[in-house]
Amino acid sequence: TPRGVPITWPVLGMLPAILSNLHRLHDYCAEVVHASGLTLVFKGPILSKFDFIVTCDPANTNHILKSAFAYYQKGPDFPEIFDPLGNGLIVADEDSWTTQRKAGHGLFAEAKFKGYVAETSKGNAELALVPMLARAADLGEAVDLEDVLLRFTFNTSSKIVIGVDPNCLSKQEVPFARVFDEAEEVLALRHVTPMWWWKLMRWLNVGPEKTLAHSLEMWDVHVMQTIRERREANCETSPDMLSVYLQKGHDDKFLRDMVFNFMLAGRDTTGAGLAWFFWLVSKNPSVETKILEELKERFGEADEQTKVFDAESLRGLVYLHAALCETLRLYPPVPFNHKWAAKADVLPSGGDPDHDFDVRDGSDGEGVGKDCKEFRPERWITEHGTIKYEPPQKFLAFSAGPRTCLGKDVAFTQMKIVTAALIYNFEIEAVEGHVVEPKLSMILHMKNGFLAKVRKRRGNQLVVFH
Ligand code: HEM
Repeated sequence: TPRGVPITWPVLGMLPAILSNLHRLHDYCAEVVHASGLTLVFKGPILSKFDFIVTCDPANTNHILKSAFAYYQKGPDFPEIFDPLGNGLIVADEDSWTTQRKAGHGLFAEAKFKGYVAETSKGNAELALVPMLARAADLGEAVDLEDVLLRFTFNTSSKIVIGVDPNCLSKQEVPFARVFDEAEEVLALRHVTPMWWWKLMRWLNVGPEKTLAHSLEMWDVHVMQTIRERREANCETSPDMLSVYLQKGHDDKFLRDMVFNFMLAGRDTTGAGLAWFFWLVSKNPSVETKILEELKERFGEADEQTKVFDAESLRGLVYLHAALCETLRLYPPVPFNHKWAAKADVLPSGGDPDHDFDVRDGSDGEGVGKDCKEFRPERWITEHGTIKYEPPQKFLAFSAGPRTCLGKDVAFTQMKIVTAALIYNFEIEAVEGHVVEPKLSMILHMKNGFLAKVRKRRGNQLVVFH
């Protein structure tokens, strides 16, 4: 076995390596995939049907996600593992996927919807996020910035998807909001445990499976009530997704699944990406200075009042865009992309999904080089000062091919509004001694959150918005 590649034990396969590295699974997977020449055949316990290939080789990702798209589907196990998603877009294959994708794509391309997303994101930043952080700054209190940002993206996503802002930033706890954290943890665990085991836990209604079932129930009650109210109100003109889909005559089950899928896809991904951004910037003061300079060049020196910029005025800020891409490269909010081979196939790197193959020599972060672990937004900027295009099969944060992320523009709109507003108005400093590291989840959250001190940049007056 080459150095760094997990040992295949008789009967247990590579499971012992996974279990002993469960607390650092993301880093461990990155290490073993690199040690294996970017592609690893993972052997599960005997008779467990738990064998799979892990790859980050751009030749393979291009093949799986684009050229041979038809052969690589979500597969029959996926809806079972992801049962809280029902028959929604994320779990769908073939005709069901094509129809749902077309509808989602059409709506996301509409100017009215884009305007609603931009307006909602700015409004939420201006009326809830910035005032909340300004208050924390006045009180000199440390905040868990990851939690704050996830509350922000929950509000924004909920307003975009169901037209309701649950106001999570001004409440201690919104019980149904926990469902997404719990779903992501349980779904990640289901990925790394044999199916019979987690199904038994679900059947017995014990452990994390029980917690998830309870939260799902609360969430479904909330969504079904919103659907009922919306049907009665007949909001023809409202631009949120639920109102638009209601006009198309879908039944409650379809609408419930659509809502869960889009909330899950949009809320935590964007929130987690933002949290990693602020943590990375707090560790790299020169990046913070450059973003601030770029903002001041466009908007001038700040006056006494806090400012939130709209999506349109943030267009073309190259350094900010580069810093966001660099964050998503280092800490991709969706760290794993799961595919199932519908037929035997040979991957460009060699081998087929059913049989072992010779792995190539380990190479170093292809195209990125020896400094691949550094946070360096400059790598995204060409010598002409424009954003460098990285093909999606290499920069996989939003996936690639026909199933590429539907909400990439929605995510960038929110991320730019929030990052520009917070960097322009506040200094954000990590609390000393607080350890920030990834958590085992479907979305790359922080295990202990991100404790930070927030200071107003210019001793601005606190502006209270109503
Ligand atoms: C930084 C933020 C985001 C990241 C990193 C991200 C990443 C991804 C990735 C990697 C996929 C492919 C998953 C797969 O094939 O299984 C995906 C799919 C998807 N994303 Fe995003 N996403 C983000 C934000 C959003 C937002 C804000 C929305 C919607 C409002 C959204 C909606 C979707 C949908 C609907 C899909 C499924 C597409 C399909 O299967 O055809 N995403 N996203």
